[in-house]
Amino acid sequence: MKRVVGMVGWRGMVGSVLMQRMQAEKDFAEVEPVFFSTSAAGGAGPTIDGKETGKLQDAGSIDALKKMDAIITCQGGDWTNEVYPKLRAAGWNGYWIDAASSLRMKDDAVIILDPVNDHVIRDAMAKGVKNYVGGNCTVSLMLMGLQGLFKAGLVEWLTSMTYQAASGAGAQNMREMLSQMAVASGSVKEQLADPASSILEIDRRVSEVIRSGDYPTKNFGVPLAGSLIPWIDKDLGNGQSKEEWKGEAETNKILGLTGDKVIPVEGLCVRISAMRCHSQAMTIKLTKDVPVGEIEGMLAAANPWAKVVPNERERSIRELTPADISGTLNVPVGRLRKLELEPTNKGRYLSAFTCGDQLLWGAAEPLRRMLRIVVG
Ligand SMILES: NC(=O)C1=CN([C@@H]2O[C@H](COP(=O)(O)OP(=O)(O)OC[C@H]3O[C@@H](n4cnc5c(N)ncnc54)[C@H](OP(=O)(O)O)[C@@H]3O)[C@@H](O)[C@H]2O)C=CC1
Ligand SMILES: N[C@@H](CC(=O)OP(=O)(O)O)C(=O)O
Repeated sequence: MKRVVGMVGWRGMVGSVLMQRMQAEKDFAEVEPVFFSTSAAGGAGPTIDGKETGKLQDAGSIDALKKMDAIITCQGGDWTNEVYPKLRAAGWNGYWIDAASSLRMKDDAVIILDPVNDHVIRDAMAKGVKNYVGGNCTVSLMLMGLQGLFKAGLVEWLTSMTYQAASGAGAQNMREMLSQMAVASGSVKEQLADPASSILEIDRRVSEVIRSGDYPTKNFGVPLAGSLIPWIDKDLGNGQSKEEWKGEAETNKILGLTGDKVIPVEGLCVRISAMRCHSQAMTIKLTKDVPVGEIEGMLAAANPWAKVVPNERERSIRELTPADISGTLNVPVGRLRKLELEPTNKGRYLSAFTCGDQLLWGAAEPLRRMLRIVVG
């Protein structure tokens, strides 16, 4: 008999990407989906492959949720915090597959990224673990790109300096970033149409509008388009942002590394005005000197989505960018070069740059793959 799967948060941004991927991969044929809503219970559910899915159930109803064999949620952390404890307290023992970070670091939850940690997931399933949570997008994309190095035990430590897209902050923020771009370019429309106009005058006007009250900043709080935001998520009070803290905590949890096996991961997380692809520049201290050619081979062989881009100008500017990668599952990794830092550790410092769609591997894709593991 097919498993009954509750879909929650399916019409949001992450949920819509999940729905697209599940339909593309025919996942719905393997389960009996039941669609929930926090705002429109009783309304019509989506049509899947030409078939109606019936009325939307109430995502606040523990009785309705309790009937599910598994629940996939992209509804967000507030909903998870509200509903999950009540559901377990009511005796529900189904699989909980979640995009939100709320339960990620709990002892009874596994962070899912099966191309990288299938062994951790399978071990947990065998032990009866029922909670499976998608990882932070930046961490998941870093691991998809660099899996070959981790697998070979070559990472002593790494730093990741990120360039994170607007989508990581939500759909309203993506809209706001585009509105900011429109306001900035609109402020110099006439000057742009005139090739003889002064670039310094254009710059002065744009800077003025970016700093003015006319710039739409309700969601980000500050300008993003034409600027950047060097802080993502909460301030932990020790100089580190929560997004930066997740780097080491989640990487090691995904890889199942604890105690003296923990790999240090540090860095700075920055929001830039890309739409939905996060990029990161990494410095990696290798456990030993391995030639770049061998490293390229390991990275390319690690999983079908990591694509090595030769460290050449033309290939890098075309193939290692949000413009090229957006909407695809590919995770290009390039700018691979040994850094001349410490002569005593020659050959052990490697630079790398990677880019990936944060709504796919960074959010929706690990969830649907986990459902496939659950349904067998
Ligand atoms: N954004 C990201 O990059 C990532 C997000 N996540 C997690 O996923 C959660 C959801 O994120 P995200 O998808 O960006 O959130 P959204 O705001 O796009 O969607 C969340 C919910 O808002 C409700 N909603 C209200 N108005 C609308 C509307 N006009 N269109 C669509 N939905 C609407 C829907 O619930 P309903 O149908 O019940 O009304 C929907 O499920 C986050 O809170 C986070 O925990 C995880 C990884 C990455
Ligand atoms: N914090 C990420 C998006 C996100 O949702 O992360 P998390 O799943 O760890 O809360 C970003 O802003 O780009």
